[in-house]
Amino acid sequence: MLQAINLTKQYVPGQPPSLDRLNLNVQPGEIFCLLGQNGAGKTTTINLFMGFLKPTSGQALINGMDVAKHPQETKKFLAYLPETVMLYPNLTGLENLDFFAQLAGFRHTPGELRSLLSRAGLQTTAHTNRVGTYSKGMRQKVGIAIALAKQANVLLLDEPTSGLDPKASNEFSDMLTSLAQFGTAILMATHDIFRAREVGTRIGIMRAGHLVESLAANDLTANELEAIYLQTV
Ligand SMILES: Nc1ncnc2c1ncn2[C@@H]1O[C@H](COP(=O)(O)OP(=O)(O)OP(=O)(O)O)[C@@H](O)[C@H]1O
Repeated sequence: MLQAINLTKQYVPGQPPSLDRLNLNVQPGEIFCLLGQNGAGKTTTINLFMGFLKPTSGQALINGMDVAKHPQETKKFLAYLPETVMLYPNLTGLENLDFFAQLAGFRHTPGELRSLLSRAGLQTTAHTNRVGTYSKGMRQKVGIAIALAKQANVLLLDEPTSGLDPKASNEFSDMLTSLAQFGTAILMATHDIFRAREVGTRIGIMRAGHLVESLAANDLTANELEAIYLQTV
């Protein structure tokens, strides 16, 4: 589904690469959480999968297709959730969802759009309120609904729970788990060790552009993961 093969990015010639020969594989139903200090290379990895950056060498593959060679086709399989989902504040949640789904080539009836928002966990009473009045957690839910509307089977997330309160963050994690259960492959960059342990099937720890650990989340307690993280970074 989502694969990196010796994926490398050197932004400045002569400087060490910001991502150095990354190899990873995320299968349908897996949630791979990338941990690492600021500057470790997490966002660079996501941007390479998004096709926002060209690799210096190696490949980012989505459903077996090289992102650098097929940037348009690979985007069709993808949904991306950044830390702050960009929506139109003057449009309602429903209107935003309709707009972004149509942009991706999908037309849904108002009933379908409502049901997508509800599946993403947005309360019915908020569907027709302007997004400018939404909390951050509610905007993230519209972002998830957009991913559902696009029927994306790969989801890339860059620190999606930063700034969410514990309840919103917990709801968000439940949503990711349920998406994975329906076969989505999920790659999430995060600083939240506890959530990564809760929601992830695998945890990768990055340091200075290298994936230095790749662990099965089930085998670890949160305390053990924190200890490994602190020893590693
Ligand atoms: N456009 C760029 N030009 C030059 N260097 C860059 C560029 N973007 C990122 N870098 C460098 O690449 C390295 C990795 O950055 P990246 O944003 O991928 O890290 P990160 O793990 O996502 O960090 P954070 O947790 O702060 O988001 C850093 O040293 C950063 O300064």
